Amino acid sequence: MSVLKSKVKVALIQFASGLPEKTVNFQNCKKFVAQAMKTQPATELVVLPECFNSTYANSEFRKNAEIIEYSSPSVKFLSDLAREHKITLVGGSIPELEPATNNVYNTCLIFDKTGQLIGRHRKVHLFDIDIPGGITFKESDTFSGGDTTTTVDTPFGKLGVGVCYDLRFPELATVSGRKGAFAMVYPSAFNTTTGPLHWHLLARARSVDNELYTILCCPARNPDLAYQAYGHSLVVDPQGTVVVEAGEGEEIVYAELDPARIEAMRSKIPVTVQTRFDVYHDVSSDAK
Ligand SMILES: NC(=O)CCC(=O)C(=O)O
Repeated sequence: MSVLKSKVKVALIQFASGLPEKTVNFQNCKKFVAQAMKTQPATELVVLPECFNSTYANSEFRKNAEIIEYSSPSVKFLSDLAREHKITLVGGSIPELEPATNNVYNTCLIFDKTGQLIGRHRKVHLFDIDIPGGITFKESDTFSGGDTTTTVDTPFGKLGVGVCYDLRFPELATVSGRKGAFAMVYPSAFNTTTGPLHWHLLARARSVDNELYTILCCPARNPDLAYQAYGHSLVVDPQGTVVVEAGEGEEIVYAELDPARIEAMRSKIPVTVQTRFDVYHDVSSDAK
């Protein structure tokens, strides 16, 4: 039996998220998801962008952070959306407040088609970069990093989850791949400096490394926002081929994931069973 139990239709909602008002982001998101379900009614898996409910800026993260409970506005919104359309929903990410520590995380929530929360991934690798003349961002000014990998059981099989910058760290995907994931999904918000450099390369690399699908969903570009999102939401197949890709503006990306494509790659170039963890196990040990 394949790691992907059956063909599954997906929709990536590249909308102009990140506006200051949560309720406006909710309304726009809802409209786009309804459109996706109308255009591709058999859609079973829907993905939203990173920080879909509020503005992607250090000045905004803590203000917008929510405790993860069904009564919180974004959790309720996502749960209701999944239930209404009977979809597995990878709910982008939202700033999460952990009340016990007062820490804020960049967190992806995953819901099943009944609206039940089935997974949570706290972005592990924080986006701290400095490219003079390009982009400087320091997520760690506000966010704390998560400390677990995330592989969620869905009706289609296991789904590995990362958030945006996590894409750059192959180990996260490798762990989910070894656990039997059929895809890695990354709600993202790359930008106009690093997107052209590495977006496709990284997505294709994660697919080829692990012979699974890689799914990236980014906000549409909005010239009015300080952070210029890259757009270009895409799906890469297990061979490393970009099967579908958005432009920069608002757009829904549709794809069908096929178990046969995973099996074909894994039988022709069987790296997933040839990996020599006995030789390079120090990657995950304390060895320096
Ligand atoms: N929000 C992010 O994590 C952005 C990551 C990014 O742009 C990158 O180049 O990596």
